Amino acid sequence: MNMESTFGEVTPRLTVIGTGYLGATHAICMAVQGYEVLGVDVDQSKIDRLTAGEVPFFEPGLPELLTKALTSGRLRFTTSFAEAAEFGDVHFICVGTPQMAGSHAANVSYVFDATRELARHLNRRALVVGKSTVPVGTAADLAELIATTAPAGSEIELAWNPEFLREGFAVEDTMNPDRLVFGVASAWAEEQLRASFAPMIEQGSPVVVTDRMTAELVKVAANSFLATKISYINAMAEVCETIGADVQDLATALAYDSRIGGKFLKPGLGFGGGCLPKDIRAFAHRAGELGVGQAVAFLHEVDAINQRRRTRAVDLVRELVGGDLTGKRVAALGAAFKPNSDDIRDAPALDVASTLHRAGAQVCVFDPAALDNARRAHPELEYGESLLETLRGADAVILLTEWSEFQEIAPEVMGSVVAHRRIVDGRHALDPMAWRAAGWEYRALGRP
Ligand SMILES: NC(=O)c1ccc[n+]([C@@H]2O[C@H](COP(=O)([O-])OP(=O)(O)OC[C@H]3O[C@@H](n4cnc5c(N)ncnc54)[C@H](O)[C@@H]3O)[C@@H](O)[C@H]2O)c1
Ligand SMILES: O=c1ccn([C@@H]2O[C@H](COP(=O)(O)OP(=O)(O)O[C@H]3O[C@H](CO)[C@@H](O)[C@H](O)[C@H]3O)[C@@H](O)[C@H]2O)c(=O)[nH]1
Repeated sequence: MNMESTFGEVTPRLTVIGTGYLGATHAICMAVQGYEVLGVDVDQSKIDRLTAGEVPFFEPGLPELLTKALTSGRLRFTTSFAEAAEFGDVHFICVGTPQMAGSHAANVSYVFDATRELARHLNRRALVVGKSTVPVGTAADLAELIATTAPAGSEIELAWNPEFLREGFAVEDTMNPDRLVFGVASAWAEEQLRASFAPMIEQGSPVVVTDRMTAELVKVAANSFLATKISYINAMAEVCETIGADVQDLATALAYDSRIGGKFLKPGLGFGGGCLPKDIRAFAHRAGELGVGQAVAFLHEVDAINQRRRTRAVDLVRELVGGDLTGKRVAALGAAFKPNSDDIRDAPALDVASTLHRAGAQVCVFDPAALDNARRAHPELEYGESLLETLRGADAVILLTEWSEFQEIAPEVMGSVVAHRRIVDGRHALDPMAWRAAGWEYRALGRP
């Protein structure tokens, strides 16, 4: 690679601090793009697994790229911040910012810990780049922390570069991002970021250069928009349920309007995962602290609509089995928050499964990738080793995550193992005509 930078016309060496979903993906993809990368985490077991060539989570395409990056010699992992400071010219902070226990605020302590620990060792010019999703104003506090902690003082700059990758498409989104947002306080910082993303820029990813606070805000604004679009169609589903209309046909008709579009307009159980739910809550919370809570008060309703879908799904199963869930055997298809992921953070699927369990049902869960994670988080539930085993003897089936395996099974095949042909399609993933024709009682959210 031939990139110009003020590091003496050499390509910047990158560190990626926090090697979870985001950080591991970023580190691996950047090494595959040709950069020298050092991944850093406080979790020794994660570092050991990555060093051994094992991606600690399910992400299509990533294991092959990890092997490729390790073989190239351009990717290494460590738990040492001193080594990271010595090695890197540009340091990406990718640690978690989960929802704070008992509050809607984001817990930014990991971001401050990681930045402080890195800064203590920074004794030459470098750029620290925040990638984690944070409340607006965090970067300003981190810049202050760096200025007072780093031996190199004002030689160290901070930039903000939010990340928009989707789990399940993490490689594609990282290699070929829809846009790059560079929140910078100087032309030098912009130059370093351009040098750090040269392959993506060369292949046409647009770059938005702005200040750090706007960059922080872009991220939570994007996730809030996506969450709002999903809750909008799910609010229409509620209306449809009351009047007997069909939200699927409604969504199809809306989607033909190119100003509206069909993406993120899929009705069903709603959004979960480690991002949308906590990000809209943290944004609303932060806006309140900043005195503009009213401007995003609608996000509370977006959240409430989303939660009500889970309750409605449970009610549909209850109705299907005749009003009382006690002792009823329910096959729950899916645990991950979406297909092609083993992530169960705030997964609607597991929320519904455990509510059914608390209501007295005997729930058996199956998921092609998330079973281990689900077992750890919900030991009270039963788990099937295969789809057919999970379905055997079920009084009702509920499809909670739209894995292709669940969409491809024929109604007759499923019908041959269950006790009763009753199904709730929580993700609008099945063809109601085909299932009804095979003698199934079929119910979906927002459909008559
Ligand atoms: N997962 C996604 O798809 C995605 C996409 C865009 C943005 N984000 C944002 O990126 C951030 C990370 O999310 P994630 O899903 O990768 O989280 P994660 O929990 O999978 O990973 C976080 C990692 O940070 C490590 N860590 C914690 N404290 C540390 C410290 N002091 N020093 C070094 N490492 C430390 C943890 O051990 C863990 O490996 C969050 O702010 C999230 O909102 C995530
Ligand atoms: O029409 C839709 C689209 C999605 N979902 C649900 O919404 C959730 C989130 O899906 P998705 O956005 O694809 O997953 P994430 O990997 O969480 O990605 C979101 O969160 C990331 C972390 O901030 C961002 O980087 C991404 O841009 C943003 O899409 C899942 O539970 C989906 O089932 C719907 O219910 N209907």
